[in-house]
This record gives sequence, C-alpha cells and structure tokens, in this order.
Amino acid sequence: MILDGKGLAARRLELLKEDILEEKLSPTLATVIVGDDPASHMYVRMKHRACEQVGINSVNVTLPADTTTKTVLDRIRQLNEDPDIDGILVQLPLPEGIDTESVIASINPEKDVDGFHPLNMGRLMTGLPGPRPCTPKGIMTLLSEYNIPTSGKRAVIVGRSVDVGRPIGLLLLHADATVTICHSKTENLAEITRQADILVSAAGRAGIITADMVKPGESVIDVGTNQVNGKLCGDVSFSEVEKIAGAITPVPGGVGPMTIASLMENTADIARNRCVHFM
Ligand SMILES: NC(=O)C1=CN([C@@H]2O[C@H](COP(=O)(O)OP(=O)(O)OC[C@H]3O[C@@H](n4cnc5c(N)ncnc54)[C@H](OP(=O)(O)O)[C@@H]3O)[C@@H](O)[C@H]2O)C=CC1
Ligand SMILES: Nc1nc(=O)c2c([nH]1)NC[C@@H]1CN(c3ccc(C(=O)N[C@@H](CCC(=O)O)C(=O)O)cc3)C=[N+]21
Repeated sequence: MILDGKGLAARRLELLKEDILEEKLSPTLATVIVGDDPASHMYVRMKHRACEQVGINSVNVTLPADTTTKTVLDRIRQLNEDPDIDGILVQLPLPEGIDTESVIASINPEKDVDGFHPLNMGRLMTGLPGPRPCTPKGIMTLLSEYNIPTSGKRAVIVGRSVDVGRPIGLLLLHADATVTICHSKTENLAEITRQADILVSAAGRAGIITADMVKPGESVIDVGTNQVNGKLCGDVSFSEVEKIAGAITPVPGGVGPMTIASLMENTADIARNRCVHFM
C-alpha cells in the first residue's frame, strides 16, 4: 500500500482552510532566512504556497549570509515582541559560524512552530502538550490516517537527529510502540531493521534501506530527501522494497508534504493561543 502523503496533506490543508475561515483566525507566520542556500528556496516556496492556500499570512525575514548571530537574535527578539506575529520559523541549516542553538533557544516557545525550542523539546520528552516538530508530527498523522497500529509494535528509526530521529522515536514511544533508534555506530543494522513492524528511515543516505533489510508486510516511512543524478530520492530503494513492504511512503509525495501540512497546523494552533496537544 502506498502511503500517499501528497493526497493526505492536500486534504488536511483543505480542512485547515475551512477551520481558519470558520474561526476567523488570521495567523501570521514569519520565516527567518539567513543566506540563500538553494535547497531552502524550494522549502520556503512550498511553505509560502501552503500558507496562501489555507489563509496564513506568510512573512519572510531575509538576512545576508554573513549576518552575525547577534543580528539574528536581535531580529528574532523583534518578532517575539511583535503581537502581529503568531509563529516564527528559522530556516535550517543556518550558515556556518552562526550559533544555531542560541538562535533556536531565543525564539519565544509560544511562537515556536517547529517545536525545536528546548522547552518544547522537554514537553515532547515528558508528553506535555506543545508544538511537535513538523516531520515527526506528519509521520504520526500518516500512520493514524492509514490505521497503522503502533501499540505494542516494534518501531525502528534509522537516524537520531534532533529534528527528526529523536522526536519521532519519542512520539512512537508515547503511542506505545517499542522503539529502537539506530545511527552510524549501530552494528548489524539489517538484523535490527528486519525486526521492525514500522521502519522510519531518516539517515539522508540514498539506498541505505534495501529489500533484505525489511520484514515482509512492514510499514516503511522514508524521510530521506537525497539528490541522485539530479533526481530527488529517499533513503529507501523504493522499487525493490515496495514489493515486500505492507505500506511505504514515496519520495517525493510522502513525508515531505506532510511536513508542510504539519507546519500549517502548528501555526494555526499557536494562533489559537492553545497549548497544542498531540498524541
Ligand atoms: N521530508 C522532510 O520533511 C524532511 C526530510 N529531511 C531529510 O531527512 C534526512 C535526515 O535528515 P536529519 O534528520 O536532519 O538527519 P541528519 O542528516 O542530521 O543525520 C542523519 C542521521 O542518520 C544517521 N546515519 C547516517 N548514516 C547512517 C548509516 N549508514 N546507518 C545508520 N544511521 C546512519 C546519522 O548517524 P550519526 O548520528 O551517528 O551521525 C544521523 O543520526 C535528510 O535526507 C533530510 O534532507 C529532513 C527534515 C525534513
Ligand atoms: N526550521 C526548519 N524546519 C523544517 O521543517 C525544515 C527546515 N528548517 N529546513 C529544511 C528541511 C527540509 N524540509 C522539507 C519539507 C518538505 C519537503 C517536501 O515537501 N518535499 C517534496 C519534494 C519537493 C521537490 O519537488 O523537490 C516531497 O517530498 O514530495 C522537503 C523538505 C523541511 N525542513
């Protein structure tokens, strides 16, 4: 079964647009972009398009690549204090030399649409309500919309990043899965991935997940966005794995669009001034 993130995201955006209209919300999302990394352009463009579609005002704050950390912090402070700005997103990665940690920690946690602020990461850890990181949230939405059970199931995550690997591990743990998080030092990776009922690959390595690493009937979630010969592909060797997986997300058209939809939902929730509860 193909987990159609593109189709599901489109439906979620339509529902969100109706909610925003009905509740007379007019959320504003500010995106801070430092430098002009081409990969960011695509993501910022898709985000902007989604904002227009659902009725979120999208404001870009662009700063030159040689901006200092202090300048970024000053700009974020202005956005924190601006009552007309509901959500703040700092486009990652930031250029070398900018202190990413202090930039993320400077965002008002109540405006942190990525859920990356240490306070919101702590709330994720403890299961307290708060905005959850967009890609992990999008994956959980995919699993629940396709009725893929998590309770008591073996979940294996390949990748331990702060923005994807760790938070999806915690969300699956909160959903009563038994979670294993793998990384580049994990030994016998294939032995571990074959035990998974749900496999999430967020390694950023094209072709790292092959058919021999997947248990027949397993659900495979591919977070990877890699370029191979100028073509976008995931971590999973899709054509061979699709034949034995029970469910699989395509790249493009899977996790990516769900990330964007989750970002829109986080922004609307923050504009509703409600402590957002996920899972
Ligand atoms: N579709 C979407 O919405 C999004 C997609 N992405 C994509 O997801 C991918 C992962 O990004 P991100 O989460 O930021 O991860 P990072 O690139 O920050 O880290 C990659 C992780 O994978 C692990 N890893 C690398 N090689 C191997 C290997 N051979 N075996 C096991 N583990 C390995 C690393 O281990 P170690 O910690 O030991 O180095 C690390 O934990 C990228 O392709 C990124 O572009 C990211 C965000 C959103
Ligand atoms: N603060 C911050 N938060 C992020 O969530 C964040 C970020 N910075 N920096 C960049 C990464 C990457 N990311 C993607 C989102 C959607 C797609 C996506 O929708 N991709 C399409 C393909 C688009 C194309 O055609 O190339 C798809 O998978 O179908 C990809 C990548 C969010 N990121």
